[in-house]
Amino acid sequence: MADGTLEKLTRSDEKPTRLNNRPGKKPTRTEAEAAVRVLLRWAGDDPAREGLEGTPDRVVRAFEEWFAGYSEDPQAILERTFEEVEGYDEIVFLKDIRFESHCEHHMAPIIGRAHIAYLPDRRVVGISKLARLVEVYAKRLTIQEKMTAQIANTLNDVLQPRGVAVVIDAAHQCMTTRGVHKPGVSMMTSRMLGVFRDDATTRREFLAMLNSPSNPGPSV
Ligand SMILES: Nc1nc2c(ncn2[C@@H]2O[C@H](COP(=O)(O)OP(=O)(O)OP(=O)(O)O)[C@@H](O)[C@H]2O)c(=O)[nH]1
Ligand SMILES: [Zn+2]
Repeated sequence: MADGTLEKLTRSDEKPTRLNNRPGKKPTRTEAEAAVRVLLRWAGDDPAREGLEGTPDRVVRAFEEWFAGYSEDPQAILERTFEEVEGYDEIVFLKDIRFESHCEHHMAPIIGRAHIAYLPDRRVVGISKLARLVEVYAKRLTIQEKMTAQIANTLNDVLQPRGVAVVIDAAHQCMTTRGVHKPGVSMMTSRMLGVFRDDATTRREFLAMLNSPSNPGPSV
C-alpha cells in the first residue's frame, strides 16, 4: 500500500449519510484487502505465504457480513404495519433475539440477546421486523448502550406506540479474550420509553414477562 493510503481511508471530509453515518468515500475492495495485508505484517506474519494468500479476501467478505447494517435503513424495516388487531392493546414482547455485534473500541465480538416490548397504539408491526431491527444495529460497530437506545428510539419514532422497552444482555469478547480477561461476565442495558418509563404497573408487567421462563418452542 502506498504511503498515506491508510490515512486517506480514514479521513473524514464528507458529511455523514442518512443511512450509516459513515463519513468519506468508501474505500475500494482492493484498498481494504491491502489494509488487511498491513495488519497481517503488523501481527508479524507474511501475507504472501500460502496459508494467508486468500485471507485478505476472506476478511473483507467477513466484514461485509459483520457490518452489513451500514447499508440498511432501520426505519424502512418498520414501514409496513397492521391495524386489524381487534382493539388489541396489551404488551407485545419479542424475547431472546440472539445477535452478534462488534464493539467499536476493539472490533471484538459482542454476543447476546435482545428483548423488545412495546405497547401498541392501534397498529402493530410484523414480529420478524423487530428481529431485523436488532440485526441492522448489531451489524455495525457500536457500544451496547448505543445499540439499546437506537433500537428503542427507532421503534418509538416509526411506530409511535404508547411505550417501548428494550433490554440487552450480552458478553463482550474484548473483556474475555483480552484486556481484563473476565469470562462469564454479562452486561445488561435497558431503555424504557413512554408508559414503560412512566407507569410502574406496565413496567412491572414487562419485568415479569422478561423474567418468566422462555417457551423453548417445537423441537423441529
Ligand atoms: N460502556 C461500554 N463499554 C464498552 C463496551 N464494549 C467495550 N467497552 C469498554 O470500552 C472500554 C475502552 O477503554 P479504553 O481504556 O479506551 O481501552 P483499553 O485500554 O483497551 O481498555 P481495557 O479493555 O480495559 O484493556 C473498555 O473498558 C471496554 O471494556 C460497551 O458496549 N459499553
Ligand atoms: Zn471492546
